[in-house]
Amino acid sequence: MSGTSQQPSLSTRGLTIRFGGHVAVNAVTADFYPGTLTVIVGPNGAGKTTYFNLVSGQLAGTAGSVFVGGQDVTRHGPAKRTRLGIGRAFQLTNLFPHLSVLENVRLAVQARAGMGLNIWSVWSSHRELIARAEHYLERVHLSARRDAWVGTLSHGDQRKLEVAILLALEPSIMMFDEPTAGMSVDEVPVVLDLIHQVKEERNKTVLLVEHKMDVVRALADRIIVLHNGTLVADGQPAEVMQSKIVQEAYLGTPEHA
Ligand SMILES: Nc1ncnc2c1ncn2[C@@H]1O[C@H](COP(=O)(O)OP(=O)(O)OP(=O)(O)O)[C@@H](O)[C@H]1O
Repeated sequence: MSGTSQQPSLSTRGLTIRFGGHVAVNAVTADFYPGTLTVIVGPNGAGKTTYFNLVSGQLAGTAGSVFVGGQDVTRHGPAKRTRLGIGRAFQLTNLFPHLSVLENVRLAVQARAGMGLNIWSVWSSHRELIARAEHYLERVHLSARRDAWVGTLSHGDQRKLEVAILLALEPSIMMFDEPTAGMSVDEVPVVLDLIHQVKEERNKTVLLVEHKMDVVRALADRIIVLHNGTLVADGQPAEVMQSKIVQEAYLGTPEHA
């Protein structure tokens, strides 16, 4: 884990949500730091995606708080949290199906340019926006599909496009929810390599929900385990994977090993 003397870029305090009588996320307190990739694991229904929804603002909690860079964002919606640096991939609904692949990324580049890079947005020409969009498409190996309508892309290519859009928005906090789910075997390494590159840059706070243990082992600087909505383990991968509670709750089962 990155040095704890740093200020966390993201924190949750007692974050809780109830759906009727069911507590899906139960008083989760955690700090996340730049340069650290944290994988959130747990059995199906443990609350991982719901926790992501609470952090990104898609859901409002029943109790608790979310802080970005020390600022309380609990009452902010997703758009404002995005402006403060939270970026989340794999909300496929964010894609524009009737625009080309390149246009989708270009819009993200343009949105980023309007988010504080004022000088850049004044002098940048359409051509420069396109050049940046092309750069992100190259990073996800989608250049060959640049002129295709998004609606015609395979599921795997749509997910790669989501990563390109996330990169183009340049968030300081990047959230990936099972980024390779539904991808064909040959598509998986492209996305994993990219997440690895982002991690190697050591300046982003990365949160990843992942079921595949080989991916967890390859990428995690830190692992958080949720079980029935509760944080039951949090620490360095070797330590967390060895812990009894994790072995019993999740990692030790042949299905996930
Ligand atoms: N909008 C909702 N209304 C009611 N219950 C919900 C809602 N969203 C999630 N839940 C419940 O909250 C619990 C946590 O769900 P969540 O999807 O966060 O789990 P998860 O850990 O992401 O699971 P998986 O690994 O299967 O994706 C589940 O019991 C789920 O049924």
